[in-house]
Amino acid sequence: MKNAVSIQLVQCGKTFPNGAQALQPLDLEIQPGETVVLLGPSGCGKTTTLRMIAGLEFPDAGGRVLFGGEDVTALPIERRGVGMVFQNYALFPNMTVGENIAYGLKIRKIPAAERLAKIETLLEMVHLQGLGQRRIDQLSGGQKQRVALARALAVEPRVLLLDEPLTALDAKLRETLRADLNQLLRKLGITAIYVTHDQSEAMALGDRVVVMERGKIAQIGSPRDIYYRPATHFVADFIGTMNRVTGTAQDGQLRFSGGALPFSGASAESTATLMFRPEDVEVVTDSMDAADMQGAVLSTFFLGDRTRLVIDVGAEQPVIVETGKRVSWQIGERIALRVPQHALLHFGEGVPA
Ligand SMILES: Nc1ncnc2c1ncn2[C@@H]1O[C@H](COP(=O)(O)OP(=O)(O)OP(=O)(O)O)[C@@H](O)[C@H]1O
Repeated sequence: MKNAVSIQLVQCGKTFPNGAQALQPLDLEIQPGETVVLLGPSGCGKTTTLRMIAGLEFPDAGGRVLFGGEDVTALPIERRGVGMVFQNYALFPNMTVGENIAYGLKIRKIPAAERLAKIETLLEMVHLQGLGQRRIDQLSGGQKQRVALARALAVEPRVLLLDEPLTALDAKLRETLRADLNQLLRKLGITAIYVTHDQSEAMALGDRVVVMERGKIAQIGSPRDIYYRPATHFVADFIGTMNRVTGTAQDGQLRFSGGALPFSGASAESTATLMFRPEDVEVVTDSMDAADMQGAVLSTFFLGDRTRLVIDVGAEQPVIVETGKRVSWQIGERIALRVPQHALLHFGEGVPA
């Protein structure tokens, strides 16, 4: 995209007039053409961050917002060159699809013929060919969101901002639209910021994911970084499923009643916790010597492509295992497990469980 810009937030905090501090001063740098997803639980400050980039909120004194190196901190939304898509569509119900898409062009006094040509191109881009004359109330939720996207792109914004655009749609539609959106963002190469609390959406769409926790950035990284190398307990727990085993750390091992895992965190004897992903646990079927722990099957869930097992290994909480093995296990059956050392995560002592 010819006009893709970088975005920089420098020490951007946000305190609302009622005294609520939604954001602690944060720094964030987004590359031209990059899709960055802001991910986190409700109230962590995602929308406030997006609205600051949009020019719908302004940072506390000292904070700065830069587009392509240009300071836009004091500019209102209409002078920033941003396109926005919201969860609730925010379309004009009394206008047709085409009129909605061309709204911003009309305001900019683009001639009618040019507008019509542009509407056609955009309808095609969002897979709504032939629906230009439809009324908004005659569209499905997914189609409405496609119109909202076309309208946001019509004015060729420098930045595309999306606030939970798929949340109101049902699961199937969400997946189709997510795939289309992904393709479109790559094709356009526009700088995009996408807010969601859905981690699979964040993983699928983001070049990088910014995980937020209570008004702060907990971690910034590629989806793989965030998943495989979470920086904190919070990130590890928020993304995907994580096992935790607490035991006594001693002589390079973490011991608990069902077994022991390799542990390099502490030299003196202490209580510690290791975390690992269900899909990283291997079911040991040959030599028991190769197992790190043993336990009894509490429950099994056949998921088609894999089976989820819940195993009591004598730790505080059961271990969840996901395996592609075509074996069925009985409740109560003994099972031996191994976790490769590279899959074990440890976040230091004294972290609350
Ligand atoms: N206008 C406002 N006045 C006062 N407090 C606000 C205002 N807007 C947001 N907040 C508070 O700021 C914090 C962050 O809100 P924000 O909407 O950015 O979170 P979020 O991560 O987008 O959450 P959600 O997913 O629920 O939208 C919340 O505690 C919220 O209550």
